[in-house]
Amino acid sequence: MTDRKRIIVALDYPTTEQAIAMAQQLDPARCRLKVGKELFTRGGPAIVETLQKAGFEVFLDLKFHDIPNTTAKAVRAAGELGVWMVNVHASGGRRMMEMARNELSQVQNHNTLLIAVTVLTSMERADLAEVGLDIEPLEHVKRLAALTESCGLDGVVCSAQEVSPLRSVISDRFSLVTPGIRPAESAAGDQRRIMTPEQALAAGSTYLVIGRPITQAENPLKSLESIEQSIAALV
Ligand SMILES: O=c1ccn([C@@H]2O[C@H](COP(=O)(O)O)[C@@H](O)[C@H]2O)c(=O)[nH]1
Repeated sequence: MTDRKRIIVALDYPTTEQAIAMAQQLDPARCRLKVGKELFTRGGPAIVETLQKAGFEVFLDLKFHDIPNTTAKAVRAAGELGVWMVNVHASGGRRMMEMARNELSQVQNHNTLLIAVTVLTSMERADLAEVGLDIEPLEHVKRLAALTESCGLDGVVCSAQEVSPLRSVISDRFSLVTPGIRPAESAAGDQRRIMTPEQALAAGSTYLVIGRPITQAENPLKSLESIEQSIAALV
């Protein structure tokens, strides 16, 4: 792993002004930014372009999950926006993921990474059971990650808890993007399958997605710096 920029800050803010104010305190040489559903629904493509103009690589985390044609066209739009990374839900299945990958490959000069969400880090076994999946999260994550790699995508979103066991079913070049990152002193909130930044990197996470432990901290910059220091020896 040669990419030393391992932190992706989740800009989950209700206004574009707040998101931009946060980005202005950050350094594109040290982290990437994630634009999710809340911010994109407020700010649209313009917020992505603003962040890109400021030098940031953007992970557009809209988790597309629809019929193959609709998903593929949405992924194409993200590629044309020039985002660094975009994602779909792996549970949309093979035909959806393959069509999305093919559509993205037709975008001129495209180098957008396409990854798939396995099992949301907010879910535990009981949540899966309620939606009809009588299976441990790890087993479902393994199944969806293997499917995603066989569809030619670049990686998956999973919990850092699954990273180590996953490496036995997927290749080394496959990216494992892990939200649910919580420094020891941070509240888990709605997250269920969590790990500290040090544990996640030691386990082999490719990228750490971190939102509230930074963005909701009293001093966001100090919080980011403390996370950076905690993983410095591991990157
Ligand atoms: O399984 C998933 C997929 C995506 N996310 C997103 O990551 C961030 C995490 O934010 P925190 O504030 O650090 O919990 C958020 O934008 C989610 O939409 C995820 O948490 N889990």
